[in-house]
Amino acid sequence: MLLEQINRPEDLKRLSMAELELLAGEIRQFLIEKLSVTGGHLSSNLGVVELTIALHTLFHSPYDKLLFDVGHQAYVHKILTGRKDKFDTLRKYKGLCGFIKRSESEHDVWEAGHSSTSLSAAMGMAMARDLKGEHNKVVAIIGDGAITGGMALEAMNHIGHEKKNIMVILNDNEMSIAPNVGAIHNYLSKIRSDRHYLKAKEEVEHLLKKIPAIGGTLAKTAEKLKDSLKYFVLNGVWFEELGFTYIGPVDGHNLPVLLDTLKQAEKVVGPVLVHVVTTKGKGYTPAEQDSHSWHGPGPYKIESGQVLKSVGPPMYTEVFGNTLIELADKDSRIVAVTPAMPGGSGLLKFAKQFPSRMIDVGIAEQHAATLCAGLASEGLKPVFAVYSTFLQRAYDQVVHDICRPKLNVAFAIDRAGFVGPDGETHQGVYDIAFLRSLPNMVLMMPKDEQELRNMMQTALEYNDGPIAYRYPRNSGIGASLDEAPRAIPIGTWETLREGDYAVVLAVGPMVQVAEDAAVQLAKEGINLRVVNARFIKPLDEAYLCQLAKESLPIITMEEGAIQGGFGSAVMEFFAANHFSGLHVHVMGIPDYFVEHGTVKEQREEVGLTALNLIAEVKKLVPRKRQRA
Ligand SMILES: Cc1ncc(C[n+]2csc(CCOP(=O)(O)OP(=O)(O)O)c2C)c(N)n1
Ligand SMILES: CC(=O)[C@@H](O)[C@H](O)COP(=O)(O)O
Ligand SMILES: [Mg+2]
Repeated sequence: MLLEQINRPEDLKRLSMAELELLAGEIRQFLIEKLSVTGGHLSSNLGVVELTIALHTLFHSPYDKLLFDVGHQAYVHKILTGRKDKFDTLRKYKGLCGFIKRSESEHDVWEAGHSSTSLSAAMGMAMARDLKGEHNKVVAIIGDGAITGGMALEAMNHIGHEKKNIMVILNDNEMSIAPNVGAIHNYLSKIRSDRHYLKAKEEVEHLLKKIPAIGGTLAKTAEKLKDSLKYFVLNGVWFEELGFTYIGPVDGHNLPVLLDTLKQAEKVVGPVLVHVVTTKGKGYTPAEQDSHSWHGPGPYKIESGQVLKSVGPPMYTEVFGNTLIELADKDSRIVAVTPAMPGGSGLLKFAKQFPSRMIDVGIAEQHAATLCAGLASEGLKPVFAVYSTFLQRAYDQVVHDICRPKLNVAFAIDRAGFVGPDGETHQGVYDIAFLRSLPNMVLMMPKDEQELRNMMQTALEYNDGPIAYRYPRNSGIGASLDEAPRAIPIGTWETLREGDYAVVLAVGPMVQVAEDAAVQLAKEGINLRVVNARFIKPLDEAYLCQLAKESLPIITMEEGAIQGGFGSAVMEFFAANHFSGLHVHVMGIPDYFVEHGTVKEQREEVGLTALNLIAEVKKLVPRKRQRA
């Protein structure tokens, strides 16, 4: 096995072309086998095997900087940079990260997880290199999905203007997670499909070379001719006009061609964009045939291509998708907006049923948010379906374009709380803090699936500005979904279990954790009151005033950052209303980034468990006795 001999990129430089090609096959096999056990971003990685080999063969990492956009397609890079033996731990607790991570390897010069950042970072590194008088290469590898993100376009605008020596590898597989969308996608498709352009380009370039270099009018005419011909026959005119030398499209699975092309590109002075065409899922038939479903599968059976699914209640995402159809059926004002996550957000069925009311804007969270504002300003009821972590991108738009003008946009915030194997870049644990500080915002989280449906109805009936419901990545508790959705009065909590020992104000899935703890405590004669704090904003102020009078010890529990979170809101309320002497203990996520693992492991790490709640309640014993 060649792969066994590869422990660092230098090892590649000794291999012949035939051996490099053999190695590509071995790496594919390795990925298919390892990911069948761990799960992970299979399709994207199968698509970049030759490309990554070519990059590491030609460049000198980490001296030369290879920046992988998003980083979900960097498994081959990890294999080639000494981490192949850790693949059994991929995306597992304390194991190999599913994205690039600076602390993991000196070859991971850039960190990501969110898309479209690599070009800005590459520009920063190139500027630093030039300021320091160094000569390393800076190479950003970005997909056709990620390049449509606003940040990437902003960076191209800057790079093309500054004419820095940066190489951009555009890995074009025609796919985002779902099929890619948008005008840039259409433009790339045109370049790809007009293969005859390639031939024409060669012929015209040959012809142009024959025009003698003479002065005067004829020379000017020849230059003009070159320019105008460019528009008709050259690929990538748009990139050229932005200041990049465009090379491509090249077959990203043909190693000799790839290496040749990269060598040419290396010689270009100024920014160069190499357009590489690849097949997502290359080499594994099920993934090639349906790279959307195979973007990030869980464990699977290699032979049958069957992804192993755990049985249990439906995911919150599915409940959301089905309920939205139910609501949209009755209310034609509802439109769904997704920034490139139609599948992940549970909107595929909705898209089929209401194609004209389903808007996929590509990776463009900021645009999506303001688009919703525009739709709402014209009386529609947009539902912005977005993962908590990606909503971070659109903060200014939420503040400036939605909250300030008080527009009726509903936010369906999926993946709220811990997300498991994607880890720290994807945890949905900041939205409580960054949304509850915004005037006009209403923020809810359901304790179970039926309550999610009720919150969706609440949002639909609400006409006083933005309203958000956040829900976890995984399944709910299996609540019955037979009831029609019904609105909940804004700012009201519900007491689920009476108790006079202490009260826990729990948010979302923490309600169930609190219930479990209460059941255990009851066996020891400790009566813990459990309150479903379903509105994070506005708080149930009347209930908090009553609590303050009762003077019970209070524990708040949320799967979100403690700083600025729900517990902080409760304490702010007591402080602002001069309720002093209360015992409030806040349970949430401390001030650090929680890494990948299972949600259970992540909760255990930060103490968001029934056991820990029981321990906290028991610590209250002396306090209670003191009061008595
Ligand atoms: C800001 C942001 N929005 C959405 C995502 C979710 N996401 C991860 S990969 C991906 C598709 C990227 O497509 P592309 O860059 O073409 O890479 P490919 O998977 O095709 O290799 C999306 C939408 C993300 N990581 N970051
Ligand atoms: C890389 C990326 O951002 C997505 O592929 C993400 O991993 C999807 O997460 P879900 O599996 O939760 O949809
Ligand atoms: Mg792609």
